[in-house]
Amino acid sequence: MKILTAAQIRAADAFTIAQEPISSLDLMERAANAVVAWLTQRHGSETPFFVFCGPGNNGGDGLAVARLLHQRGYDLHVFLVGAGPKQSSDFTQNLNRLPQEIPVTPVTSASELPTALPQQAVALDALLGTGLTRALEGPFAQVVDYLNQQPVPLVSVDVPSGLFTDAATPAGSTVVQADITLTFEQPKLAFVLPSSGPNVGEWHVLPIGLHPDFLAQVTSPYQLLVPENVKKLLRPRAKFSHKGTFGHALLAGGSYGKMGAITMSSQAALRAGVGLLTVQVPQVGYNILQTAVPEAMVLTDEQADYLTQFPEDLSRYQCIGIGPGLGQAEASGLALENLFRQKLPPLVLDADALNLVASNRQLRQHLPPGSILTPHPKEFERLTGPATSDDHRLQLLQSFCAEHDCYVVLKGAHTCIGTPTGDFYFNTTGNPGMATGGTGDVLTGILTGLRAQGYSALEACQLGVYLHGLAGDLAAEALGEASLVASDVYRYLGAALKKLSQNP
Ligand SMILES: NC(=O)C1=CN([C@@H]2O[C@H](COP(=O)(O)OP(=O)(O)OC[C@H]3O[C@@H](n4cnc5c(N)ncnc54)[C@H](O)[C@@H]3O)[C@@H](O)[C@H]2O)[C@@H](O)CC1
Ligand SMILES: Nc1ncnc2c1ncn2[C@@H]1O[C@H](COP(=O)(O)OP(=O)(O)O)[C@@H](O)[C@H]1O
Ligand SMILES: [K+]
Repeated sequence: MKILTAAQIRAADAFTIAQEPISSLDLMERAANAVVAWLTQRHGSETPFFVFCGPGNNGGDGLAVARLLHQRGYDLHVFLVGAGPKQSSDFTQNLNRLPQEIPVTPVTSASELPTALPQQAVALDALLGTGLTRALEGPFAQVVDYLNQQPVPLVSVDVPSGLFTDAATPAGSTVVQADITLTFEQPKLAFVLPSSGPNVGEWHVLPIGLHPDFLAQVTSPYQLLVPENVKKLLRPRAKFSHKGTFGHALLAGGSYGKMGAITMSSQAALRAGVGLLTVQVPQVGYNILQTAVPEAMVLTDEQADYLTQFPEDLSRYQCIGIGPGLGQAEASGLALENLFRQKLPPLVLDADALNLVASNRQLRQHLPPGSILTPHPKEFERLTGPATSDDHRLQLLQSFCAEHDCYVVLKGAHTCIGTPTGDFYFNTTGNPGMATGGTGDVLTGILTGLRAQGYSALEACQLGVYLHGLAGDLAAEALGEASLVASDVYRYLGAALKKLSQNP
């Protein structure tokens, strides 16, 4: 699903109005109906709604929602902020359509607002949407501060007011802290970035029938990984297939005290469906691997406690995953240098393999093209230097992927896959239960297992990242977030694969 800029959304509006054709007022009515359908499913008519409307089309949406809720028997109170000569014509028309019985209070300062909203109420934020041009101040900022302190659910229409959707919101700005955001047609970039995402709360995309031709032809470097698209990548296993059909993966890593990481990667590669798995570990890992992962073959290093070599014949492997539990011994770095000089199958690099690359210019310069790197933000900054903002981090991601011709899986709440062609794919699965040691190692195993099966680098990243999060979601559903541990993620990988393949 494409993520569009505010300007592209305006263009989509205009295209739909001209081509469908539909009046902008009717399009607003469609948007309002979508919001009302969502709200009335969640809240019965005993819930009073307090609707806060600005002077533009976002405020117009709020007024239309108020009228439609009133028609369905809800109690309403409308507050107007900033209405006046600059109000949009659809706002004015919806204000004129508002039934007399709905109380309307113009607000010029917070002192005109009720001391507190009743606890059973819901507040609707329709102050400003994608038309925001500057940070909030004056009555807008006062009303938003007020709303953020109310003990009631706060639902934002389209975007939390005060949040810039496709540029950085200036630090320290007043922004609505929404519990729920009901956004129209397409998600906005600010929803998936770490500095602005927390303001959005739980978000839902409500289709409002913007013209499919426009949505099909508009281009955006930003996309969301959604099940409909990811599902198409899954390859069914043919009846007459055999283990050779599904590739042979090599995982390399582990060191004294860190054998769990490579063990969990191994389990995950197997659960991702790889045909054969070999694991290269220091001697200290031999018994551990053979016991914990009997399905895997094990090769041991000359060294007892850390890796200093890779297998000589690499031609039998369709993918090599390196890094989980590796440690940063100098000899491990030298082994990587040697490895990078050879003709290699596709690579997945994680954890200390990335730290070694970050601290060694030789390694960075000879990074094999087409590799997949899976840093968390700290590891990423070791590779690129510090990021000063979310926007800057995305710029760094784009230039790093282009310069090294590689795929970077930048991990986080909405993990972002960067590609050599400058595209970004944001994940939609996963949960805070996954913020626990070892879940990244599981991801490395999944990516290695998929890549070895013949999925392209981009397909493996999209499928792997999505499935990893989905497995975490299924595990959290069964066990709760706090108790979720990394091994639960690979235990639920089969259920995730099944769920994705059955997705209608
Ligand atoms: N395709 C869509 O997505 C649709 C969008 N609609 C709504 O239209 C909204 C966009 O409407 P508009 O373009 O009218 O924009 P807004 O309603 O976001 O606000 C624009 C108005 O606020 C003023 N303004 C901007 N920043 C301000 C600030 N910091 N303080 C005070 N005033 C400020 C502007 O000068 C302008 O008058 C969307 O967010 C959505 O809610 C719907 O009505 C229908 C369809
Ligand atoms: N709040 C969250 N929401 C969704 N996914 C998360 C969240 N926190 C962490 N994750 C996921 O968990 C994994 C953590 O990886 P990483 O930081 O490398 O952990 P480790 O090094 O312990 O294996 C990543 O895939 C990340 O996307
Ligand atoms: K809003």
